Amino acid sequence: MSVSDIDLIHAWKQVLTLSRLEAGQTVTVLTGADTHPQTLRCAIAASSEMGARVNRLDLPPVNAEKSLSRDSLAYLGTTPLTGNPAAIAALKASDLVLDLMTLLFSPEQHEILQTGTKILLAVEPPEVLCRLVPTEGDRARVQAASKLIEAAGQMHITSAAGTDLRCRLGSFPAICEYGFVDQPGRWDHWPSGFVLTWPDEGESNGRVVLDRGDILLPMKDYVTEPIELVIEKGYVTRISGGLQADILKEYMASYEDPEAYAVSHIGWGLQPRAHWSMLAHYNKETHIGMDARAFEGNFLWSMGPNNEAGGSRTTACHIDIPMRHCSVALDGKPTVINGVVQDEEGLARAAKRSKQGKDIA
Ligand SMILES: O=c1ccc(O)c[nH]1
Repeated sequence: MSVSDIDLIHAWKQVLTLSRLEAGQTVTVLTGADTHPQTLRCAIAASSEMGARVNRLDLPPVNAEKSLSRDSLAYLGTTPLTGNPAAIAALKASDLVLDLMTLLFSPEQHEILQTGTKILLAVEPPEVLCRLVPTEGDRARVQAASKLIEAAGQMHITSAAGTDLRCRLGSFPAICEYGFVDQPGRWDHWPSGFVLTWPDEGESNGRVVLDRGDILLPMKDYVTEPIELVIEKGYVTRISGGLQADILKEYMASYEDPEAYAVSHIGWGLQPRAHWSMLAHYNKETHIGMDARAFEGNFLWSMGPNNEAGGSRTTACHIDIPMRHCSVALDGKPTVINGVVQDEEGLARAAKRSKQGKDIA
């Protein structure tokens, strides 16, 4: 279902205002072969109306012939910026880059951010961008959660299905994703609404049991039968289950990279306007699954790179796994219990749902 240019321009103006765009600043819209034309048209209209000097930098696609997926978050690392000093220079000279192409997890992205340039990724379909337009409330909620992570030495994740994973924390910062870039040098992703960090290298141990309804990305599949992953010293050492486990194993093996099995970011979803059920309604190739990453109360963990947090692992294989019905504790203090975020908003929503009998088990 489409949204009007007016609605998308208003959404862009909300995001750009929250991102503190000022008249006279330089905005460079980074585009590629898969950029959505309406997202591009409305990004330029909104930035121009706010008085920015708007450029567009269109880069040729790379990696497609290497990837088994058309999802722009599946095959990471090299981007059209790799070995492209002219393009990098243009982005470093910009105050704000609107990434409609996907630079995520690229070494060049860090180089550009370090100059103070802000980068906002926005590649979901226009109607998803409008439905999940960020708010200051999203920022406040995610930042509050990040403070809990910053103060903790261990994250312990459990579930009735059998997950029992302990991750030592401390080497890496908490990363807030709330959908706009309000500080120089900040990267964010619209849409989002979750908090994450990386465990200390080699310090994740235990097992994760994916249960019916947990999600595999970039496959965009709901798990239908349990998949068990054993994690030892920061790496997944065994994956067992049914057909979906075989598909996951074969896909990861195709990268021929042992680093693909490293535990990457861990955290939880805080976006009540994102929905677990969304993947059931969309063709896999029309979105990148941000509803799955952001839905309130998920436990989102991943395998693969850690360069996003300042680590040195830039493996091209990136698997994101949002899970339902998990409990997340920081130094023994629960932040999520059985998929319910233990902050004021989360508890109020859970109480309302159960009172209305909406909380169908
Ligand atoms: O916004 C994102 C998207 C993918 C990911 O793995 C982390 N954050």
